[in-house]
Amino acid sequence: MRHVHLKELFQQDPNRFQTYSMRNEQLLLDFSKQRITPETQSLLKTLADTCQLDTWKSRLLSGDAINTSENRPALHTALRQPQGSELLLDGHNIVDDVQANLAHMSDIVNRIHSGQWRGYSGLPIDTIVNIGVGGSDLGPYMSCRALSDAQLASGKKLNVHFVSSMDGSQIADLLDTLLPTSTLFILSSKSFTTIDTLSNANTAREWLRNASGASDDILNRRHFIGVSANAPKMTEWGIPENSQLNFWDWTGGRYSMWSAIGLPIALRIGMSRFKEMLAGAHAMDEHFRTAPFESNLPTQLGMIGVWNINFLDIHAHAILPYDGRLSHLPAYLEQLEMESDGKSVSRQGKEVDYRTCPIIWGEVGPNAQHAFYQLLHQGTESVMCDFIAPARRYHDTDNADLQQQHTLTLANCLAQSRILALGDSVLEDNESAPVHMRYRGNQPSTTVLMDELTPFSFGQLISLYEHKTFVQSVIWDINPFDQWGVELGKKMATNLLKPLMKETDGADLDGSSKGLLDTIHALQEVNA
Ligand SMILES: O=P(O)(O)OC[C@H]1O[C@](O)(CO)[C@@H](O)[C@@H]1O
Repeated sequence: MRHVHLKELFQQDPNRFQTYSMRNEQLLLDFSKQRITPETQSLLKTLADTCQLDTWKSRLLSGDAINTSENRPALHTALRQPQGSELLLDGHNIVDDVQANLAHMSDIVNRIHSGQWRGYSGLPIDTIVNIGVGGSDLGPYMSCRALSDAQLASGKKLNVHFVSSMDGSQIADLLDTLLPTSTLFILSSKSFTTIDTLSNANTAREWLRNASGASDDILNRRHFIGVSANAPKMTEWGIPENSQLNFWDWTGGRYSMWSAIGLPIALRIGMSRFKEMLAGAHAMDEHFRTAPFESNLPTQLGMIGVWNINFLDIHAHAILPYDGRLSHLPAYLEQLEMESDGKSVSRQGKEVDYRTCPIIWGEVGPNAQHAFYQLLHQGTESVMCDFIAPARRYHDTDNADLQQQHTLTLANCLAQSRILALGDSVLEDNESAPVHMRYRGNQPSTTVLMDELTPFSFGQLISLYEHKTFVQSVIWDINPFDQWGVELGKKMATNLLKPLMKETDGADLDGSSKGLLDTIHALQEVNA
């Protein structure tokens, strides 16, 4: 198959779309531009069976402690199970805990939306700043943008901002534009020990102190909500118990936007819309659990990815949403997939001798066309692409200009996946063109077509990628739910604080780090 061109596959079978596209609820996935045949499908099924995909799937969904390095289950699916259902963990139905947590979240959302939650001066809150990083930032950040069209029942929109980077530039710029009287900060951190988040939180509280002259007690009560799996640490920071929203250690950070970490989403679009998003994710969970291999969307997405990576030697993956509201999806999927499956040690503790997670990156498709598509079309790298687009947009408005813009966007989406697959064979006299103007094609892609972008279809979409990531981890025999590769960097940064602050001389550092340290000190002295 490495030498078979997609144009030949389409010549042999013009009905590939009928064979390789599949649908669940509001999503359709078209795999016909992947370099697969019925034989590939059957070989992939054998591979999945050999790796016991079905057993792993059941273990995931039933709450087995499959995150073995941290000895716990990964139960993000429980966060979207409907009220009245059951998932027993050590004999206890955790769906009840999830529902109680949603009720607490709902109460907070109502108090803020109704203007009952007031700042230190008595003014209602109209601005939210979520302070968090990684999984405590990317999910809510992406979702608030993706679902920005959803209006609150009141017709009002809360301003919701996100601060993540530790260097202070985001928060400093943002605070300059905000009113302390009506701003509420959500401190989101599963561990509540992440230095990036805590340093931004301290900056926020100092800003409030300086502006208000109010006591810390009043500020903590009226201007901060904590969301974490570590209640004692929230209390230690000063967050009162009834302003704390908890979640559980069985919710991985990058799988946590369905938990109270999703509070900014609920504040932005309302609790009922938030629940529609959960329902969409749950529908995909059920599809993943029950649909057969051949028509199981996350399984196919994962297995065809494995086919590209391990059998066709394609190690780059571009995420290309054709809708500006999905602009943060690539960054979200970078963490979801690369922090989950960017591993090289098997579940048995052995170095693997095959490739695992590819390099994933992306951008809003039409913008990327004016940036890195040159490489996709004519570079030396093989790249697999996911095109993601809603079929309908602006159809419920009478704005013909915007409707036309949407049509134009879809035309570009279809044009690009067509050329990437078939190259310039789509033209009549392609072979007479000079070589620098040729398009060789054969870059495989999947198109994810959403009926329209709603909380439900968006929930489905994100759950689709979560399960895809899991499927691949099973085939690669790795644990997708830990992230030990990020720990050493945190320790090393703490160690480097001392020489940077001149408390030690850094003589034990390597030559490069010592050279940079000395240069920084010299430059800082000049500035002083
Ligand atoms: O929510 P926390 O505990 O602040 O962690 C934030 C992020 O940091 C990481 O642990 C990586 O350092 C991610 O896995 C996580 O999403």
